[in-house]
Amino acid sequence: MTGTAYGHPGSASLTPRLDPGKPASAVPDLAALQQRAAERAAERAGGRDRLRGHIVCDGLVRIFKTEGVEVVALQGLDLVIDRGELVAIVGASGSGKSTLLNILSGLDTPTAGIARVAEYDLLALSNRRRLSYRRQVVGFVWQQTGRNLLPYLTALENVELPMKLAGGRGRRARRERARELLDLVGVGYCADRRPGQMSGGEQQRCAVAVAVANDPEVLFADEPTGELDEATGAEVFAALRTINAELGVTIVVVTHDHAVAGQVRRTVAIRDGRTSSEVRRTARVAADGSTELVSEEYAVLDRTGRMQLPASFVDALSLRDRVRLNLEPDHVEVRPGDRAPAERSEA
Ligand SMILES: Nc1ncnc2c1ncn2[C@@H]1O[C@H](COP(=O)(O)OP(=O)(O)OP(=O)(O)O)[C@@H](O)[C@H]1O
Repeated sequence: MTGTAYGHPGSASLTPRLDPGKPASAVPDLAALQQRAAERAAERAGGRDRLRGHIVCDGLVRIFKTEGVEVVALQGLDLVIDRGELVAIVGASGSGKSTLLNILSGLDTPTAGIARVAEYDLLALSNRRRLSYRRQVVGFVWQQTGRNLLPYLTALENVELPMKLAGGRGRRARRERARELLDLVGVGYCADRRPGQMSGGEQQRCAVAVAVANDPEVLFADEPTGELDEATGAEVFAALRTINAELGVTIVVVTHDHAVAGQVRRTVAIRDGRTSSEVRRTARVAADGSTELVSEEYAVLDRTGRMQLPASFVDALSLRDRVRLNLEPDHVEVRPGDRAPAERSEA
C-alpha cells in the first residue's frame, strides 16, 4: 500500500474560537449545528453541484465473482458528463471501459456507488424502467458493423426501422427523417445501398444515423472506429461531432485509441477501474488573431482527495511505496520518499 508523508508550511486551526464578548445567544443551537454539519458534509463531498450532470458516476464499483475469485473491474470511479458534451473515454485493455459502458447502457448493474443517466438511477432500475431507458433514452453504436445494421435492408430502411418499431411517426415522416439523418452524417448518397455495398466508414456513419433515429438523449459508441483506418475513423468522428452539435445529443465514445484526443474536446482516461486523467482542448486566440486549439492534461482528483500519478512520472523518478508531499502556496510537490531501512543497509 502506498503511504504519504506530508509537509505543511502551516496549519489552520479547525477549532472555533469563542469570543467572550459575544452574548450567550450567539452560541448556535442544536438545529443550527446539525445544519452546519450537513453543509460541511456536502462541501466535503465536493458540493451538491458535483452530482449534477447528464451522466453521473460517483464511487462506482463493479466486482465480478467467478469460481470464488473476485475481480474489481471498477474501483470507485468518478465521472460527470454534462448535457450536450462529446467525451471520449480511453484506457488500456482491462482498464474497465467495457464494464463502464455496459453499466451506463443498462446492460449490467453496478455492485455499489452512484450511476445516473438523465435522472435514471442505474442501480435501482426495474425491468420496465430498464426497457424504457434502453428504448427511449440511449442509443448505441457498436464496433462490429454487423451489430448495428441489418444486412438485407438499405441504409434508408435501416434508419427507418427503429422509428417503425417505436411507432409514433407516419411512413412519410419516417422516410423524411431517415433521409435528413443520412445527409447529416454525410452518407445521403448511400440511402439505397445495403451494408455490403458500403465501406466500413460509411456503415458506421449510417449506424450513427440509426442510433439517433428515435431522438435519444445520450449516444454511447463502443470502439466505433476500431476496425477503420485513421482517415475513415476521422470521418466517423466528424459525423459524431455533427450529431452532437446539431441535435444536442450527449455522446460518450469508448476506445483504447489515445489518438482520439485530437477528435474531441474532452478525453477521460481510465486506469485500473478509476478515472485517472483527462485532456481538454480549448479554443484560444493566438497573437496573430487566428484561433487555435490548445490541449491541456489534468489529473483527476476524487472527492476523498485521491489521484493517480501518470505512470510515466512514476517511472521517471522511480517512485514507489512512499512519497513525500509538500504543500506550497500554489501547488503540491511530490518527491520520492525514503527507501525502507532494509534496502538502505543493502546499498
Ligand atoms: N464478466 C466478467 N467476469 C469476470 N471478470 C470480468 C468480466 N468482465 C470484465 N472482467 C474483468 O474486469 C476487468 C475490466 O474489464 P473490461 O472488459 O471492462 O476492460 P476494457 O478496458 O474494456 O478492456 P478491452 O479494451 O480489452 O475491452 C478485467 O480485468 C476483466 O478481466
